[in-house]
Amino acid sequence: MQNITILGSTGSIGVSTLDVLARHPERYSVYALTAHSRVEQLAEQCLKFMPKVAVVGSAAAAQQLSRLLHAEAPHIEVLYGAAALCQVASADACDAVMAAIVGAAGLESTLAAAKAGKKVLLANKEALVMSGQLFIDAIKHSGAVLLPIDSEHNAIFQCLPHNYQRQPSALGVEKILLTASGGPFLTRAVDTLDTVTPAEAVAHPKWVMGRKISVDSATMMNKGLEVIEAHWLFGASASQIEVLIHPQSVIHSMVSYVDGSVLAQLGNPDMRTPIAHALAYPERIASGVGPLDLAMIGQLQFGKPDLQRFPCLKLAYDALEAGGSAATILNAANEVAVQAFLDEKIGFRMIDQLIARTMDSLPLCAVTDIEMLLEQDRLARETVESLIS
Ligand SMILES: NC(=O)C1=CN([C@@H]2O[C@H](COP(=O)(O)OP(=O)(O)OC[C@H]3O[C@@H](n4cnc5c(N)ncnc54)[C@H](OP(=O)(O)O)[C@@H]3O)[C@@H](O)[C@H]2O)C=CC1
Ligand SMILES: CC(=O)[C@@H](O)[C@H](O)COP(=O)(O)O
Ligand SMILES: [Mn+2]
Repeated sequence: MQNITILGSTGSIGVSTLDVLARHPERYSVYALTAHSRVEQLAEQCLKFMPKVAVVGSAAAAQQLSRLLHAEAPHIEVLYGAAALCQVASADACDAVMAAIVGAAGLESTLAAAKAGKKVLLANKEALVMSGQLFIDAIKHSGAVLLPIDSEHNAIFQCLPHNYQRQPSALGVEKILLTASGGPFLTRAVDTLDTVTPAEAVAHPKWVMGRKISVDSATMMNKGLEVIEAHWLFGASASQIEVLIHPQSVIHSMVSYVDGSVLAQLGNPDMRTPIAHALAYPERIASGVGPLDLAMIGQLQFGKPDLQRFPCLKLAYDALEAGGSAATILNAANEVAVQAFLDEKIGFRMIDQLIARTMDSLPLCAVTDIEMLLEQDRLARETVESLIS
């Protein structure tokens, strides 16, 4: 029996994870569930999965949750705040942590799981993008197992040799082909992009996801973050990671080998597949996702990304090449800009412009510890805020 903590259980990944866990009660029990402010949803999850601990964002939310659990589940310990997230991510009683908080808010607890040597199921790509080598070092030092949940990275993981050790050329790996749907604006006239609404931007053609990652897909910053994520997960350089537009989102990514072979992982676009894969790895368990009907799909298309249409993708490649604090700044600037767009304070095209201006205005530095990292994150957020107001 594996005891699982789900950081961000009320989100899109959290809900899909619980769906998979519910199919295998003999294998998994839930140690802790966490949410930020969706207390009623968390209470429902608690009553169904009976975790030992539940964590929310504030004292008021904790009081509300305790009230909701009082009659049927008074034994569930209710905690709140950042320290409590770290506590449930690193507790001795927990074997595996699904890191599914969105954005930099998930860094500390995901890192706590890494430092505590847990099996870390990484959905929260921003945590890895912003902390890079520090995160990889934490995994190495503790002996934690890091398994990618992001559909592309899970696909790449499945296509790499089983004894792969973050060195592409050592085992004949030539290139990673990272597929991208192109999002909702793949073919929309570029000169109309500044008038798109948040509702249009979050309407992803293939995946049902949280609002932040959906906007990232629309700007293709999601793919940019995934290029950086692939760099850290698989030790590949920028030139070894090629983004390929594939609007059907059936091939979740590919690995190209020196002998000309290209291995791909395919499946219906449903996150329960990579979640089930990582949960059970190296075994296989049912995920609830139906079989792929390729005859019905008929055609798979591919193309090169247009960097004029999607400048965020280029900004991310530039940040990866620049190294140091660049990816931390890129990620923080993007988070603030995306939230401003969702709050209707800025237009869609301002997202890439704000990130570019922030990257231009902050000097890069080496990031050698978490305090420096958080300072770079803070500076970038402050800079974007000042550019918006
Ligand atoms: N959705 C998907 O299909 C995929 C997602 N990912 C990545 O997984 C992560 C989660 O994405 P997704 O599930 O879509 O996001 P959602 O917005 O759907 O869910 C986010 C979760 O994080 C919690 N949360 C939000 N802010 C905070 C905070 N400040 N402190 C603590 N918890 C917080 C939310 O709680 P509450 O509900 O209370 O607000 C919620 O449980 C992201 O990093 C995303 O890039 C990667 C690949 C695919
Ligand atoms: C499901 C998943 O992993 C998302 O990151 C997805 O890849 C978004 O699709 P695009 O960014 O390719 O539009
Ligand atoms: Mn992805």
